[in-house]
Amino acid sequence: MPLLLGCIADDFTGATDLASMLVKNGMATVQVIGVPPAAERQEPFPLPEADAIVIALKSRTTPANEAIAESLAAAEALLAAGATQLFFKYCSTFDSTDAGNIGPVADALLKRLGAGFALACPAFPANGRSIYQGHLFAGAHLLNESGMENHPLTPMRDPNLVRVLGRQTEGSVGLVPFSVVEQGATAIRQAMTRLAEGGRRYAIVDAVTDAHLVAIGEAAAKHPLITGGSGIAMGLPANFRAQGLLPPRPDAAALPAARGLCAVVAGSCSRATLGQIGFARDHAPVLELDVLATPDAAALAAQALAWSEGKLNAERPVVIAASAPPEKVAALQAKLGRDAAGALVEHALAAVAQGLVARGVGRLVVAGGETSGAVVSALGVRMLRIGAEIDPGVPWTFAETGSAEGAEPAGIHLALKSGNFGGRDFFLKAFQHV
Ligand SMILES: Nc1ncnc2c1ncn2[C@@H]1O[C@H](COP(=O)(O)OP(=O)(O)O)[C@@H](O)[C@H]1O
Ligand SMILES: O=C(O)[C@@H](O)C(=O)COP(=O)(O)O
Repeated sequence: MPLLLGCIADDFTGATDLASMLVKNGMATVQVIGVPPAAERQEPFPLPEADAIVIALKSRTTPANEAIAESLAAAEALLAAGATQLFFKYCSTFDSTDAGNIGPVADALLKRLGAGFALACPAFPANGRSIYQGHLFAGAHLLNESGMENHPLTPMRDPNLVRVLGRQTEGSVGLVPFSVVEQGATAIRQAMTRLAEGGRRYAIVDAVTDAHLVAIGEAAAKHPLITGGSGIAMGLPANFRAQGLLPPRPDAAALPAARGLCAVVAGSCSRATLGQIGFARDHAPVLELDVLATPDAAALAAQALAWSEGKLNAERPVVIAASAPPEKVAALQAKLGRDAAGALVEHALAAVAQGLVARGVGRLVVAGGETSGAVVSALGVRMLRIGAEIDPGVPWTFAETGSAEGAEPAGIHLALKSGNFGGRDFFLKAFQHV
């Protein structure tokens, strides 16, 4: 199975979101955690066989130079494995700051590929993200009025993506507007060519419906680099199919049977996650950690694990959350600083997840991208197989931890939930799907 699409995702939930989109659209896809160490990148190549590989980085909020270095290393691994097109996946809410990392990473990837132009399209209509006249909406709200203006790490206070990306790149940014996108793939392709010839390095491409995303995907069939959310990936498998490179993959989303106790660990402070925690309170044991009262990762983890004793079971999850509304997040950040506050909570939740797995948890939902990065790294997971979707953008995945010969592979089922994704009942519903 030759590798077709090589993907680099700037966080772990974003990576499973993209992998899920590709699996749903017929590509055998594997998520790899972090860049495979250089020494391992010798023959035989350790990347798994797949139509698409998504390398999950935790590079959304790291210093731009680190994000660039990791993304380039991931690109090298994917190109060496034969990828014919690269995809840089960032958040459907364009999570970034003026320092990066979307612009700087995209600039570096374009340079590596010797290319001068890429589209940028985070639209994801199934989750309410649409772009009109370059302005990003989350549901009915402009990005800067959607709750994303209060994000603990990447507050988004400007909805105009032409401006936002423009502040992050040395190149210039144009727009392929709705009126062109409505006309379909040929018009979009021509508009992008005109922008590239006119010296634009990027085009924000408007998209409101899945049909728009499919047309944009078709228009970008020959682009060496695609950048965007998972939505824009929905049109890409058809390009490979049209070239006779992608046979039917009926078992693309098959996972081993799930075992073990159930738990949710939440570090996302998004409106959606806070709503899901509120809903879960009426249906399952929920522990909300008071981080301000105990700003100590080890002590918080010990509290949470002691609380879980006697509550863990195989039918219904326990929910352990550090998530808090904006005023509480602001109070912790005022005390510790933004990055230290985030890191403290991430360490605490990673230790909680390790403790839960040691106590027999085999099905774990993690809410939050940075939080998922911390948890998955602490669990020592290297690779995820992608299963069926629970809600748009959130599949169950399976992390193999080994197996006796001839036996079912041993491992843990993980659902890495983007902070903003999932219905209010997600923390309960997830366990009815595995
Ligand atoms: N009570 C809290 N106070 C301050 N920061 C918090 C709190 N709870 C969680 N965080 C931090 O907020 C960040 C949330 O980011 P993330 O996990 O990516 O969620 P999302 O998917 O919503 O973006 C993490 O760094 C997490 O550690
Ligand atoms: O595109 C999206 O919205 C998600 O795939 C994503 O990137 C999630 O990031 P978090 O909201 O930080 O979980």
